[in-house]
Amino acid sequence: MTIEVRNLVKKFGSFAALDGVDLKVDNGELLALLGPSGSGKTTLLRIIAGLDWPDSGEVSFNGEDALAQGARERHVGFVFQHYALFRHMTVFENVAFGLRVQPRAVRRDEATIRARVKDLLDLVQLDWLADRYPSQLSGGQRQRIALARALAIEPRILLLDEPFGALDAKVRKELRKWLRSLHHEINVTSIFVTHDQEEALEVANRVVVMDKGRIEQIGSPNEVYESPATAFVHGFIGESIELPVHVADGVVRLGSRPLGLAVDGLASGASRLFVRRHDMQVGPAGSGAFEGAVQHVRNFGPVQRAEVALFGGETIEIDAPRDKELRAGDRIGLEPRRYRIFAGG
Ligand SMILES: Nc1ncnc2c1ncn2[C@@H]1O[C@H](COP(=O)(O)OP(=O)(O)OP(=O)(O)O)[C@@H](O)[C@H]1O
Repeated sequence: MTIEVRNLVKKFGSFAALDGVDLKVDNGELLALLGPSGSGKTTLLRIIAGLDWPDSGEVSFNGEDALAQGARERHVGFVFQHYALFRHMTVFENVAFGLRVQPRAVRRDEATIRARVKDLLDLVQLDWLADRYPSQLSGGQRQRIALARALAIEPRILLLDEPFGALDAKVRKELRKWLRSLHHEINVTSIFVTHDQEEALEVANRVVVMDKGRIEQIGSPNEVYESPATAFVHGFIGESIELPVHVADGVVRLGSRPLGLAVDGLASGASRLFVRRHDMQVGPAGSGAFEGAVQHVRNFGPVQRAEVALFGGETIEIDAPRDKELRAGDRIGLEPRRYRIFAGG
């Protein structure tokens, strides 16, 4: 099933939660909607599901107008952050629910329902929990059951809204891997909402980065990480240093200091320079585009994270390899291995 969204606008009062969104989702894709709180992710998902309606714009499934259909007719499976499983029903009955309430004409017989539920519980690898009640499950198990339940009706599209949002970091990581392999197995067109960049980049085959009701960039995880299209995407994805610079006649300055960085075709004026923390190469004082004094150093994992007060007033954090140990008070030079400059202050 393909999904196409065209020029979608949704307003709450005078506030545009979606401000002209265009999006195409290919059949069988696992797409992540990534953006800060309030960027419109949930609103977009709810409109695709048929739980909410836009003020203008189009949504089609396989070329057919989805907005003409109610939520039920769209055959969409939905998993929320807090999915309310029925507390008084066993896991088995929760998963069976959608099948039991189907209209009589299409409802399957009891043996077929039981076989299907068993298959779904196998699929989410929780068949051994069939007789338990939701209160006897962990959060991660509950979300897997919620997914089995959403899949029971054989949805044409699967929509997941922060499905792992309420779980702790370790369980989230496990479930990410699990979701990716599950999707590989069932291959149903899926969109999941997250504000966690690591989750989006690890799970999805394409990532849609949203801000303020608009799409900033759509691309593979590698594309949005390596070639951010806008200052917002650079600042949001990966850990970036952002510095206010000024471009005049092809010369980039931080305060009055010329940085010796090349700019191609960038208009003169206030601009923003972005460098990933690990792309700042440390050298002796007097070398490199920047100079500064180390303020604090924290060591964790393969890197040392150093706070550096640049001469010129800005303080930045860099991630340096641990082969040359940095100490508070060191004067160092810094040269960005890679950087991007975006026009505008
Ligand atoms: N029913 C509503 N009435 C008024 N404003 C709303 C309503 N629903 C959403 N909004 C506003 O629309 C904007 C987008 O909300 P939405 O829930 O889509 O964001 P989100 O990106 O999913 O955020 P989060 O990650 O916090 O869930 C927000 O500013 C929100 O306050």
